[in-house]
Amino acid sequence: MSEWNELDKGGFEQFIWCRDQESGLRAFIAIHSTKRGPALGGCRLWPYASEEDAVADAMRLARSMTYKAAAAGLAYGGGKAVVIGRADDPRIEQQFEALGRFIERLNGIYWTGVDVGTTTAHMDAVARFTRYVTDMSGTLGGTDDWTADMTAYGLLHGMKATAKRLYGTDRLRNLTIAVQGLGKVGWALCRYLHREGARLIVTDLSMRLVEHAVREFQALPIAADRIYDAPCHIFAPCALGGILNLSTIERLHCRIVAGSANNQLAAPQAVHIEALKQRGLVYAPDYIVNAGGIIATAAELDGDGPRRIRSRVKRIARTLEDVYLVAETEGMTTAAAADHLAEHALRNV
Ligand SMILES: NC(=O)c1ccc[n+]([C@@H]2O[C@H](COP(=O)([O-])OP(=O)(O)OC[C@H]3O[C@@H](n4cnc5c(N)ncnc54)[C@H](O)[C@@H]3O)[C@@H](O)[C@H]2O)c1
Repeated sequence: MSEWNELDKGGFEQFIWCRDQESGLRAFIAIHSTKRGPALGGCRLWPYASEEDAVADAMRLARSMTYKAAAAGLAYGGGKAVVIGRADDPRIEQQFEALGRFIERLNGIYWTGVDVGTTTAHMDAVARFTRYVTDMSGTLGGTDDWTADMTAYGLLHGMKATAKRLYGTDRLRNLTIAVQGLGKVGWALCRYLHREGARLIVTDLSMRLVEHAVREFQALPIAADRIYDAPCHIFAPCALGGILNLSTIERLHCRIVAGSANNQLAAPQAVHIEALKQRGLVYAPDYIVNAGGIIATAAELDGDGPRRIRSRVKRIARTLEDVYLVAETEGMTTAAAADHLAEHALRNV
């Protein structure tokens, strides 16, 4: 089975198939690395078309959590849980309770939390059977949009560091920033950018969100399929992954790409990284600039409060400066430089 080759080649430590007949739970937990500490990574709830799709997603996500945590200097590794199912399943609560029992058996080498499709209520169910869970009711991570807000805050500081490198100042006032996606992160980012005096161009599949952003931030709306053509200083992909391909890269009219979406580069990544470089665009690697959420989660687990968490998230700017420096001195792309820093952190625990 090709997935087993991937597990072997990708250096995974454990891969667990969680099946509970009573509740109907079908889930996988991928633990990519615990070298720097317990594996952190939320739980995705998705109606995967097949178990193979769920396995592939769990692997891809767990591996990128390892890199994200390592590059951010966290004493945590990377893992991910994926549940095959739907939020409206009448047995969903029991399924998450069963997942909690599986996680408890891992004895703290994997901590779960909220991800796409899951909510604080799901984590409350998990927490009935294990303490290795974040984002439950009563925690910061379980507070409305806190994690997304921290992701946006980190992205803001990543943008500032990149602007400083390119324009000599980290002020974003009067820069034009095109934001793709006005969900939890995109919205919080617009709020921060508006306060900074940046000019916004926005798009989303929801017209309601676009109209709201026009009113709230005096943003310029643009159709979802035209965002790549928008003349701007920074393009911020905050919707889906895989949106940077040869045709979209060709259309970009920006100097910087910095957004929250995971895995922004379509496969094969190396081709698209090279295309960005050829076009003279500065690419802020996604897992460096969107690490605010995991930094906030790790900081909360370490016992930090909101002020200290914000200052830890802000350090994304320094990590990004390191990435740019390595890229320049070693003649690498910024994506390769990010991998280099993460792999160095993984080797030198
Ligand atoms: N929430 C976090 O803390 C966090 C952390 C790291 C990375 N991310 C990544 O950032 C991205 C956004 O996360 P989120 O939590 O804001 O998600 P979300 O689901 O709240 O918002 C996504 C938004 O994108 C819009 N959208 C989807 N396809 C679009 C398209 N083609 N054009 C324009 N808009 C489109 C949706 O309508 C939605 O409003 C995701 O890729 C996510 O994986 C999120």
